[in-house]
Amino acid sequence: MTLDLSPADRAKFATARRAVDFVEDGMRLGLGTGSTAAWMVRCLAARIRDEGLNITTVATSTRTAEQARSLGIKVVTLDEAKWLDLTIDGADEFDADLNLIKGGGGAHLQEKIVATASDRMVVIADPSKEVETLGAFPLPLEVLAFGLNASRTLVEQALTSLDVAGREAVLRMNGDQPYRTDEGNCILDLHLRRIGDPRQLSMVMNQIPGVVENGLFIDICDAVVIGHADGRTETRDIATGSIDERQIDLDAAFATLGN
Ligand SMILES: O=C(CO)[C@H](O)[C@H](O)COP(=O)(O)O
Repeated sequence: MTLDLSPADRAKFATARRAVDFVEDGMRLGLGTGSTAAWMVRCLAARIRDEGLNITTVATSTRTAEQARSLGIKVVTLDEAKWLDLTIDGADEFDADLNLIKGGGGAHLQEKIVATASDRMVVIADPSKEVETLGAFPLPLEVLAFGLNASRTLVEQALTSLDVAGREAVLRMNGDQPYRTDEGNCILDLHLRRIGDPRQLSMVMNQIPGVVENGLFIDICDAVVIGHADGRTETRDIATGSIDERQIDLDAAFATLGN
């Protein structure tokens, strides 16, 4: 029963359930990372099982790969899949142009590679992720451990000449050790508060030696599905400007999960 879920989880489930409607038989699909993406993987597994769909997936993290495989979903590498029809992933923030901040879960490097190797990227989010201006959520930078402090100094120097409201770069920790990504790199979380020019910031950050990838997704996302705790969903498509509203029967949908 979805009644046992928190309002936040009901909203995540609603957006996830609506987003898997865009999956078609035979697709090669990118699977995002995070709590909303985890709901999407459960919904996808239910559709594959109930409708006998032939779906090949590429995961954006070991976490997601393990979850998908445990639910019987076929997972291959991106090189094996070659190219993807669709990627469905969460986000930490999105703006009116569907530019995103991602990487709260530390997976934005693989997420960006997978999303840009897809014909289409659909973001799944609850209304709290929508912002007028990106930057309240700290922007993650994946950075090589080698020369980390030098890279951090260069990042903070570069930020002084950019249109941002803060420039603190905080090393993400896992207990008393630096957090390590799937690639063994570290993450600097940039507390910028407001990002005036996300495109410029993204380009400047990726020029700094040691920075592997930043969490800004500019012109990558094609549509966002916003889910609400009462089962309402709204899908906005950036290319067509269309808005599609659907009501999900959360209890009925939850009963199909069976996992
Ligand atoms: O970018 C991500 C992981 O790197 C996630 O998609 C993002 O952090 C949103 O996660 P959640 O759905 O748990 O709020």
